[in-house]
Amino acid sequence: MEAFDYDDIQLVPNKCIIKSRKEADTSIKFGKRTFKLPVVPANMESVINEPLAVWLAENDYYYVMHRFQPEKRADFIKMMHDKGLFASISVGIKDEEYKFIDQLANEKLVPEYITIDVAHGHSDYVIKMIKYIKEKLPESFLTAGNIATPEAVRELENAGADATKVGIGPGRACITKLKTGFGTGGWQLAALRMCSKAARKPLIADGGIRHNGDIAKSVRFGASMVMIGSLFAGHLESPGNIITIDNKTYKQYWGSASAVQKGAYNNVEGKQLLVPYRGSIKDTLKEMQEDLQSAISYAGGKDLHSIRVVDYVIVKSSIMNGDK
Ligand SMILES: NC(=O)C1=CN([C@@H]2O[C@H](COP(=O)(O)OP(=O)(O)OC[C@H]3O[C@@H](n4cnc5c(N)ncnc54)[C@H](OP(=O)(O)O)[C@@H]3O)[C@@H](O)[C@H]2O)C=CC1
Ligand SMILES: Nc1nc2c(ncn2[C@@H]2O[C@H](COP(=O)(O)O)[C@@H](O)[C@H]2O)c(=O)[nH]1
Repeated sequence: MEAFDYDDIQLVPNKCIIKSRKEADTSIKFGKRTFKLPVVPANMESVINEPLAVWLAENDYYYVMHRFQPEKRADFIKMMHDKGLFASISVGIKDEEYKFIDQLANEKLVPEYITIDVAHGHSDYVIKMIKYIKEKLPESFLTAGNIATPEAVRELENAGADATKVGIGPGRACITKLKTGFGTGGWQLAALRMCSKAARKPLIADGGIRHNGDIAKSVRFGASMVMIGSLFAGHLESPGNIITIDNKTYKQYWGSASAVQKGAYNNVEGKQLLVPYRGSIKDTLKEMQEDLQSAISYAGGKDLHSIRVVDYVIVKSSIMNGDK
């Protein structure tokens, strides 16, 4: 298996067939809905909160609310539905999560999207939760993760997952590789490629995006959606505190398995860091859309499909560290 990552690949241009990049369509159907971009802010407490979820849903962007205030999730679904917006939540796999799914089913509170969000998604306990959710809330579009292998894609899809999420350890706040020796840190794009050959349902590429061009590369290697943490954590709307050091402004970004998130030093596989302050998320999403429209034009097409079929070259063999 060839190991490569985002910085090792360049996509090869095809003849342009559009007069303006504005003609390029970046929309993606995911579940029953169509979103403006194949991009979703990570379901982390330092990346998304309720006001941002509302804004994203109102503006036709996909979002996944985090699961770190579990008692607020039912009210969150009600609030989104009261506003006529779709609800997209995260769940874990511990015993109390089964009671939560029962509560949603009993109260007929059906979120349009559910994401099973655990570190090691290729697990009997994740498969059990997939089957339980599909039995109790069959109308919810269910994503399960995170995983790293084609075998995991097949097993979670066969259990009933509607999409799977690929990426163990490539995240900016991640220290899984250093702490355990495992993961896709440094070869996330190759792992995505490997998983996409097995997938019969949509894949989300999760972690390791450092530049907007990495979104197009993820699409080329099989992603329907690209989950991004650090590039989205530095905005006005992001939950982290603003910190100023030597006249430079930053925001706090912390991993979901960091001591900061857990409030204790148990099974820590994440860290906290500062990311540059980037202004409003609206401007970043606009730039991502423009860059993806440009990528579609270089691909020689009019929509995301054209990116999926372009040639690529491996330009170097260095394996970058996702956690640098
Ligand atoms: N994408 C990635 O690379 C990673 C992401 N994360 C994020 O951190 C958050 C916390 O994740 P997680 O710790 O799974 O959530 P939970 O604390 O909800 O734990 C998941 C359950 O799986 C059990 N488990 C068994 N093996 C593992 C393992 N290797 N890692 C974690 N749990 C295991 C845990 O038991 P017990 O705790 O007793 O072992 C627990 O019951 C999530 O948001 C997750 O996405 C964390 C690490 C890597
Ligand atoms: N190993 C860990 N991975 C984590 C942790 N918290 C989040 N994550 C994963 O990172 C991505 C975001 O990656 P980025 O490169 O865009 O910053 C996120 O979606 C999770 O899958 C953690 O504590 N440890």
